[in-house]
Amino acid sequence: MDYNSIFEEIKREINLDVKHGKVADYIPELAHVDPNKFGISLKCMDGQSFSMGDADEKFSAQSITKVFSLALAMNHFGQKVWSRMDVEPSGTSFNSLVLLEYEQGIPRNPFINSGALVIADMLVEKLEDPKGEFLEFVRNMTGSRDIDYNYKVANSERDHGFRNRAMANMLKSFGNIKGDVEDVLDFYFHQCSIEMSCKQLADAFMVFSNKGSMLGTKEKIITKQQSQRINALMLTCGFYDEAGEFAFRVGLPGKSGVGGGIAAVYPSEYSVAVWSPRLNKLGNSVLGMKTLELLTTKTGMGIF
Ligand SMILES: NC(=O)CC[C@H](N)C(=O)O
Repeated sequence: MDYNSIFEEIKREINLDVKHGKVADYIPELAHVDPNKFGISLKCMDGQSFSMGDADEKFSAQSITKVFSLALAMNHFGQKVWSRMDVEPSGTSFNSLVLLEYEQGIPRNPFINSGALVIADMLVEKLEDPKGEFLEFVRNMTGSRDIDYNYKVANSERDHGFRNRAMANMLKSFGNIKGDVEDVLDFYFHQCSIEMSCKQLADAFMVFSNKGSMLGTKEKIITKQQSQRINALMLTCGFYDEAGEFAFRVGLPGKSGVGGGIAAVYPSEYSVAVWSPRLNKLGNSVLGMKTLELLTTKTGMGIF
């Protein structure tokens, strides 16, 4: 497949001047990004990579990192993860508090903030050096050491993370956070602040396309079954209350973040990441979704 010419066609069609959507500013440090950035990178099972635009520029991965923290937790806890959260779409925004009280502190899934906070609690309790080990895990599955936390973003989120703090305290009140609330939040804010490029995200997500193993070294990061389950969760819960829309228009398991990135996989075919910082009202990248919709439409290949 000639992805380079498909990318060129997509670029012509989406009209990069489109100004729909708005850069996330509820975390003040994220508001500094140039809204016109646009990049895409796709990696195939034969190791070939195709990129366009700002594909090598790092940006705030934000909620895309929830896939990595879930993978690490599944590694350490296996099935036990599911005794503390569910695997159902939430139909509410990523930071909604409403369901959490109704459902007695059991988050709907690991890809909304409440679920990711419970995962963070598990990792903080289990790991000797949670932030260090998490960063190593992400670097390892990407095959690159050039990945770091952005401390300014983490601090900005800590200083303005009123809703996440409320959520963590509610989880604690229901007994679904075991550790210290501030330690859990500190891990979570750092996790979200990791910066990666589209190229690096496509490299990392290849693990979910390749049944849990790295392409080149064949190192097993998670089991095949865990990888299948993570893909199922990305398809049903990866875009909060827009998961249906993404499955309908794009038809791939994927995960978005408020930094404007989306990473997605076509199991056993490719992994892809796109970045455009302007978000729709539900917190997903407007052009990112459009680009992936055009990609699956133009290639005519779909998992369904
Ligand atoms: N959807 C997202 O990317 C949200 C992540 C962000 N760090 C938050 O907790 O609000």
